[in-house]
Amino acid sequence: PGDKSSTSRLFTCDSCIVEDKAAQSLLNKIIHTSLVNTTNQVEVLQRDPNSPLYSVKTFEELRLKEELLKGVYSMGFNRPSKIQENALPMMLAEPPQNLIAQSQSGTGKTAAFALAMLSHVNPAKKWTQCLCISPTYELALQTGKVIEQMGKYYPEVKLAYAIRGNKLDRGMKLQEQIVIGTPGTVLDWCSKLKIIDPKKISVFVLDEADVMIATQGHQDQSIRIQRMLPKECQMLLFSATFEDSVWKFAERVVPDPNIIKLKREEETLDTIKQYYVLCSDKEEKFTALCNIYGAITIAQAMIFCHTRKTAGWLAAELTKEGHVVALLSGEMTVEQRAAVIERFREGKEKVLVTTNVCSRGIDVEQVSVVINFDLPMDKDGNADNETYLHRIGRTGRFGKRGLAVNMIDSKHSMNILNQIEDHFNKKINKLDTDDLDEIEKISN
Ligand SMILES: Nc1ncnc2c1ncn2[C@@H]1O[C@H](COP(=O)(O)OP(=O)(O)OP(=O)(O)O)[C@@H](O)[C@H]1O
Repeated sequence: PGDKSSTSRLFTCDSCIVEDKAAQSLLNKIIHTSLVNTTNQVEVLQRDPNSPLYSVKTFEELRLKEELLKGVYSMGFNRPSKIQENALPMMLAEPPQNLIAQSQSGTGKTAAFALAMLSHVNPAKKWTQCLCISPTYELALQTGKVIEQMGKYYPEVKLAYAIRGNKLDRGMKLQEQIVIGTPGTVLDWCSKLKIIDPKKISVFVLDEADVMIATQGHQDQSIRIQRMLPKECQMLLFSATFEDSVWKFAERVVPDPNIIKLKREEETLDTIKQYYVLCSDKEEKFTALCNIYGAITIAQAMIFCHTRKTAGWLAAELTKEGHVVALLSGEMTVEQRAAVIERFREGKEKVLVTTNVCSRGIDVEQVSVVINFDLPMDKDGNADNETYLHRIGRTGRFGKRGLAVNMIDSKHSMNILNQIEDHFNKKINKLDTDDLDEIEKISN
């Protein structure tokens, strides 16, 4: 029953859409087919500050089993990612060290602990030695896939999934050395059904800790599992974000940890030209948008709308005008959304119309223009500055100059715009979209 919330769809409540954190996380996993770029430095906090700080630049230095090194290279990995440089030596050290690691999605965490689990397993022993818990069924499957790929040349090591629907009889002993699953089922297998002997676990991984604690009941189940493990069991915890609540949870689950953090790339408005356009309704906003498209060349644009209805309408209008439009909408499954984002990334569509909930947490870096067809606001109707920065901040990354246009159609939206100006202490200039010459100027 604890897995009910683990569906990858979205829930609709009145006019708002409550996004499942797990769905976002899954979406990020699916669309990150390669490492995310980062120029930030890894922060390392060692439990024992006197022991030397190892970091590796190659996989060879880790003295992995031949079978695993082959597996790593077969996945196209040439060298460890930033976080792996530090995390892998700690995870593979003798005696084993505990680790709490935080870095955004796509930086190589899953690959790191998959490798650690595979390295620690003794294939001659036919019982479960490594246990990994994930917040949802889908996330567990996704992680399992990575372990399977990496262990491709190491077929003696077997993997089992402790997820709903996978029914096993009480008292039977699991022979698979690695088990990955959701907290409820894993807890059942360890306690009620006694399929796994928790005392024989030597590596425990808790993945997506931030998503985990957002789900009712998962936190307690995770702690109950952890309490059954032997003291010398290696404990590893991973999270994409690190709020206080995650931190408190991590400290309960991982005793004496080493800590590794990799900050997100800063988002900035410094390299972005920001404008606003005055309109009276959504039809006028659409006309203004067409005028902008008529005056300047736009490689790729993202257009944000407040509701699903507006997004659908706008996508249809743009299509009528001959644009090739991609639409991200709330009723789509994670897989459908991943496919839309992938197509947009490949440049198959030049315009992406989306509501905010659908696009949160997604990095599409090649966008040159962002249009706020509706301004971002919180549930009280105030400016949502963080979302504004996240929408716009992506256009000016990696040395490119971005362009952002805000559509204003009421006193309220003007008010939000003013709040945003105040918050970032940057003036947003007015643009007259009836004046083609003026629009042309902004693209220079
Ligand atoms: N050392 C590496 N070299 C090249 N690619 C890598 C390396 N490590 C991981 N990758 C690839 O980068 C992508 C992201 O890695 P991974 O899934 O491990 O990151 P993550 O931090 O766990 O993110 P998420 O939580 O979203 O899964 C994957 O496609 C993975 O195959």
